[in-house]
Amino acid sequence: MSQPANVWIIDDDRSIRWVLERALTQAGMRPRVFENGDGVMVRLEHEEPDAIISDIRMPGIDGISLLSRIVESNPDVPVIIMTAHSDLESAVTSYQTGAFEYLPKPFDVDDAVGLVKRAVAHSHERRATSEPVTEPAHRSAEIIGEAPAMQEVFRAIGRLSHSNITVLINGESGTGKELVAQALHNHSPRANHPFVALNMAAIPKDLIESELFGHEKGAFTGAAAARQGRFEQANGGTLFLDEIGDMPADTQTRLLRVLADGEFYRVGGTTSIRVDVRIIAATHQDLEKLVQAGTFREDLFHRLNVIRVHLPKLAERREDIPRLMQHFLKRAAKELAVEPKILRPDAEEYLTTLPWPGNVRQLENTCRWLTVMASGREIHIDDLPPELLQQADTPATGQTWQEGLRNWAEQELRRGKKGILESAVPEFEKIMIETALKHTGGRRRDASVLLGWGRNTLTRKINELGMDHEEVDEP
Ligand SMILES: Nc1ncnc2c1ncn2[C@@H]1O[C@H](COP(=O)(O)OP(=O)(O)OP(=O)(O)O)[C@@H](O)[C@H]1O
Repeated sequence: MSQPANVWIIDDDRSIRWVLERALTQAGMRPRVFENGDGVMVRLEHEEPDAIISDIRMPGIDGISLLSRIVESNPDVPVIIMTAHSDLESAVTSYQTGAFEYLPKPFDVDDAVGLVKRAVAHSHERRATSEPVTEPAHRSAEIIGEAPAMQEVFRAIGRLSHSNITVLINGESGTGKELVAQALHNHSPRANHPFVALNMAAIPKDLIESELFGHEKGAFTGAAAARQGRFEQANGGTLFLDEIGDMPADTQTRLLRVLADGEFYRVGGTTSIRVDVRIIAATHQDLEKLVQAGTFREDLFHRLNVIRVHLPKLAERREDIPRLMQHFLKRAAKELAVEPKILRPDAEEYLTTLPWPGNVRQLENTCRWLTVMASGREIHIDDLPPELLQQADTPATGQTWQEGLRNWAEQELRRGKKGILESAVPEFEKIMIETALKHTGGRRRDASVLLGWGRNTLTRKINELGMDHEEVDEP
């Protein structure tokens, strides 16, 4: 019979300790709780648990310092790091310091228990291999994301931080694909080498090959001097190929060969050039579909599609909108050397409900616009750019009326309106009546049939709703 697993819980928050202790006991484990990390190191000299789950911010020794000491002294003990302050830095630092997993709070208790079970199961393997590699964390441009889908992205960046593996990033335009590619690079073993980005959609097709592979002097008209391509520039580092779905077919063939052989020729060149480059590719398109349609090489697709990271649309992570806006308002103010604007709660709530088809980039541009255009220090709903205000009234084309209505209701509620049926129902009836009357040339009797009401009901409604309508037909 195997012994119940010993799991240590370290958190200064009593309720978290209590919840976890109870859940782990129910799951057949033997938990021990600590209010802070200080006692843990002493106890570790006498006893080794099967897993540890620790908070990151607590009085005394913090979770990351504790983690790095445990990794030193007891490398076989898997440590799960929990934190209420879920940001990329703590996720990456946790992984880089050697955490088994990273658990952002608030978490689902079942998920936490599942994770602890995995850690316990894993500790045997870890005992056999022992592989603590610690590297300093690198700072990168801040990526904001508390939404669960973004936590997945951070997790991926953390997990991949020791590797040079090819990554394919999927996501609509403006969702932050380049930012994530840069973060993958900054947190990789190649961080001290160049990160070079090239957008396939942004350069003329006939120049793509020379951009990628460089050219020799006189290789084509206009090639006055020899030039290094992006592959050479990225040597030792990372090459980010954005909008890879737009890559022309013959360039795809060439790229595939370079990825297979690690060497290539400049355009017009005869000497082969060897490079060591990590590829991160991105696209807003469905590459599988392009493969089916025959416009993207299947073998290249498989070479790129090793690890996939999906960036959700902004509308799928609305909870991040307020923090993103604060971030961009601050940044825009700095760029323009003015005081940062402050969003009033109603404006913030309104902006949070909008569809944002241009994703984070559109949000960023809006914050720039507001920094320049809003008259006061505080931003009110009336200060918003007109095209954003209209979105509330005119649903985007392609929307059903139910969707339009849903958005409207959502926006009214976010604006703090109460009793919204009181204005919606009469509005609904008015539209139905007006349309039916238009259809019958103003004849009420016929309109009432179209609507499915009695003639008298229609008359009563027209009066109640205060509609301006002349009787056309005979009573
Ligand atoms: N989560 C985020 N936190 C902070 N800034 C972000 C975030 N996501 C995107 N941005 C910012 O939004 C802008 C657009 O991001 P980025 O260029 O990475 O998008 P993209 O998906 O590569 O777009 P495209 O496909 O159109 O090139 C950039 O200024 C970027 O810094």
